[in-house]
Amino acid sequence: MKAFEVNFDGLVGPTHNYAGLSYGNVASERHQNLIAQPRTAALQGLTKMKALSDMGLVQGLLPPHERPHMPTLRALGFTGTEAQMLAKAAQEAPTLLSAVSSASPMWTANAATVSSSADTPDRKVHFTPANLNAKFHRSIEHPGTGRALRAIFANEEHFVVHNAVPSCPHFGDEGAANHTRLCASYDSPAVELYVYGQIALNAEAPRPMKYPARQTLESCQAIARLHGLQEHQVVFAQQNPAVIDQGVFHNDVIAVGNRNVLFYHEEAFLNTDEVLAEIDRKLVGADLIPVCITNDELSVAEAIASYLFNSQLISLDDDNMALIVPKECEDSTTVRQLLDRLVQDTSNPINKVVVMDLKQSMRNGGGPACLRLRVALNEQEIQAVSNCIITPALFEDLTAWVEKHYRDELAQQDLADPSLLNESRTALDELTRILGVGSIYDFQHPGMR
Ligand SMILES: N=C(N)NCCC[C@H](NC(=O)CCC(=O)O)C(=O)O
Repeated sequence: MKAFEVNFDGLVGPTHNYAGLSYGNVASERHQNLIAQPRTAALQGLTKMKALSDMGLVQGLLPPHERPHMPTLRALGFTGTEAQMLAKAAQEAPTLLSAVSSASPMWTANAATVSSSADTPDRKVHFTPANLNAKFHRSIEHPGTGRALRAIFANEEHFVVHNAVPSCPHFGDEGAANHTRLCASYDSPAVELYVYGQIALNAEAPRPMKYPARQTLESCQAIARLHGLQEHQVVFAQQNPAVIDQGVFHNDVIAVGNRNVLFYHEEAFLNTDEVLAEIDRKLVGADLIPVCITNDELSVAEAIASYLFNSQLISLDDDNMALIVPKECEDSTTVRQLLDRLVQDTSNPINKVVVMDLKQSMRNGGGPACLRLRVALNEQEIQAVSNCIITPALFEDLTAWVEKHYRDELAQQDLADPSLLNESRTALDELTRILGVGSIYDFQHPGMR
């Protein structure tokens, strides 16, 4: 049965802000305390969703999480009325308030790891929400992600949503940002490439010296087991620790794959030749097309600044692919020239470049690929998705909803404002009705606030 890659983009939440929470993510650190523009951020995200939908792709979305997350503040010992809790957190622990207010669930490449039904023994699509335990503000996402996934992929005949793997450093998991499904076509069995930053249980193994390696081999193996994958279906590859130390905090900042094409920087992996040979050996029905960018063509620093590899690589039809690149790629002459050469080179199927302005998200280290969770679905499975697929009407409704509820600007000190909490809840309550996902938020259940 014909299958498609459906991108589920994260809808940017009303509390989008710049808190500098992600050590090792240079953009997040650099833009700490900048005034954010939540409305513009959400509209930029919606514009990307609409553009892909207009290109003929099936486009989905995942709803924002409730932020500030008051149950987390309560769990951390803040008491009293909600206004008192916010005031106390702002005064005594402003970083905690920023963390529980982050709109980070927008980066749905980190929401979960997904194996398609063509890969799994029970012929169901399997999802494992990522525990994201490397950063506190992201570690509180997985329960909400699980709830949203269970609301959207509710049909148990087709979908299985697991719990996150144990939330501890040994099992650090950042989801699909470190996972690529390489295949002949979306309906054929894939080689699932899992990229890890360190082997947690082996102190002798290579690991970065400066910045954290967020993904472990142990979590990759656990997820492959949960999804029922066999040895011939998976490749576990180590990310080059040297690039993590330069700010490549996820593999999707230095490599992107689609079908049988892997577009990557020569510094991306340790033991690149072995990794490529293993993928090629395990890939059924097609040869791997590696598209390598060398250091001479583009330095790692330029790759991080432009976010070239955080592009979405999408299929336009069976033979043609497009790169959806962030606007920052246009600002670099080197990257522009590289892209020109890439689309003219007939040895790879990439022959179109689409530029998207995602500056609001980019300033937190989130490019086009960070904003989407890829789910390969066949026609029957697409029919079974309960909601959250972009149509022209839903796009209009969501645009109007953002215009109505989002603030133009948000600074760190605004996070303590009780009216921001109320505005966010009003907005999200209405959103659950627009999307038809049911009451997925804690605040919608009396007693769970
Ligand atoms: N590469 C992918 N797939 N995702 C990008 C995630 C960016 C996110 N930034 C942040 O969480 C910054 C939030 C702040 O500083 O306010 C992170 O570091 O986890």
